[in-house]
Amino acid sequence: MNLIGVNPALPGISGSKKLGFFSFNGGNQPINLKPGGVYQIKVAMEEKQTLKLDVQGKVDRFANGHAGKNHSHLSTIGNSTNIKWHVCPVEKTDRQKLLQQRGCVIWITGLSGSGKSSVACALSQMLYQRGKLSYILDGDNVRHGLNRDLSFKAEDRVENIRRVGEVAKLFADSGFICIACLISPYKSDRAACRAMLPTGDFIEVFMDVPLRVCEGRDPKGLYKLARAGKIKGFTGIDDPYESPLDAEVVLQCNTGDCSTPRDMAEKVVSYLEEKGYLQA
Ligand SMILES: Nc1ncnc2c1ncn2[C@@H]1O[C@H](COP(=O)(O)OS(=O)(=O)O)[C@@H](OP(=O)(O)O)[C@H]1O
Ligand SMILES: Nc1ncnc2c1ncn2[C@@H]1O[C@H](COP(=O)(O)OP(=O)(O)O)[C@@H](O)[C@H]1O
Repeated sequence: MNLIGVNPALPGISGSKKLGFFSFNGGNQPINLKPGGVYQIKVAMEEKQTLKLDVQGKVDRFANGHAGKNHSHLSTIGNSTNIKWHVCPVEKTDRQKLLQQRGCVIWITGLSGSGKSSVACALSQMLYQRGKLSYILDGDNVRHGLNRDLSFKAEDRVENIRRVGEVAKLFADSGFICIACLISPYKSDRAACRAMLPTGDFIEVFMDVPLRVCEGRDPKGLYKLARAGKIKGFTGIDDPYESPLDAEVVLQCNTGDCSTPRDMAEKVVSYLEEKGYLQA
């Protein structure tokens, strides 16, 4: 059983924003946890090193978004106090049956100009042709609305990814195949989005395209402006990009002569097919 615990008010824990969120997997061991109960939970967090914690906290909700039948307790999530998860009888599995597909998140990461949007569009088209519903959350587009208050400084990029991760999670829960394409330069943010979803439902696609190729394309002239010092903090120039080491799909292009976005999207479709996401 996969569980997600979210309790920023964990007693005795402070000093790291990462500790506000944890997830764990019971593997094949049955865990008889009741929603609303108070448990002693051992959490092992693996980032660069393994951090072992003994946490006394409440189980707030299950990873599938259900608080279970006994949902009389009130929770504190972030700054929201006295809130309670409301459960409806129509569940993700029902919606998936209706759509004949499984909800998931395809997370496309890579430098500006690496082809994220092109692959996202090609993928969405190919899925549409097969009668599968998808929706694209493109970083550039989301910054026109939901995230218009965010800049490109580090903490705003973190918030950008967190919000899109949360929205993508909702789309996946609705049964959609959500395609998120953002630079998402930090590994820890992508890992946090992965942890929001049930195991397997976050599919990371790495546009493994070197800076020189992206800069050679420069369709918006942004690299030129960044090189000229007219844009500060541009990813790949004077701002970091942390490549994934464990992406589910790697789409490589080392030269100017790449395979087409459609061919690249085909690899993602094959992955979805193989893992059973294109059927209920
Ligand atoms: N400083 C800086 N660094 C990187 N990119 C910049 C910057 N300023 C503007 N842009 C444009 O914003 C697009 C990236 O937005 P994202 O939301 O995907 O970025 S991030 O994930 O928050 O890093 C990106 O679009 P793509 O080229 O589609 O990646 C750029 O057009
Ligand atoms: N596989 C590809 N081969 C050649 N050019 C590509 C490929 N994918 C995208 N491009 C071109 O590269 C530029 C950037 O593509 P885009 O999808 O907007 O990237 P991103 O969303 O990562 O910024 C565009 O001009 C696009 O036509």
